[in-house]
Amino acid sequence: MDSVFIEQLAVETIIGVYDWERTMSQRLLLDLNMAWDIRQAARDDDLQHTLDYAAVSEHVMTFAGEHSFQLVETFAERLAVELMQTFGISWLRLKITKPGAVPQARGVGVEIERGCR
Ligand SMILES: Nc1nc2c(c(=O)[nH]1)N=C([C@H](O)[C@@H](O)CO)CN2
Repeated sequence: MDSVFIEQLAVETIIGVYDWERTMSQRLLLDLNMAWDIRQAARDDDLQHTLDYAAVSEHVMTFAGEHSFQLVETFAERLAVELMQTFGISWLRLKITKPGAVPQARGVGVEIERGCR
């Protein structure tokens, strides 16, 4: 299976369950792996036939700025649905890291897989 990926995309969003987290934005890091057959794009050397990682990145940053969830689980689930519907992605793996949430850890968060390969 071919895929298009985005690593460590930094987004700013209001996220968290505690009162202080509802008043400020925090940084999340996203790793995305999205199934996409790249053969036609490679054959034609044409962006039209592939999944534009720049367009997906823009969409994710806009999504983060427009939503304010409590849980990273909700962020992940809602974003996965949004990306699959908007870009016609059949399968994706999405990891959301919230750096600094647990000071003793480099990162904490969730990783989900949705759809069929
Ligand atoms: N599984 C989760 N655990 C926790 C979350 C979360 O979103 N998912 N969130 C918090 C707090 O918001 C925390 O990040 C503040 O430091 C705690 N646990």
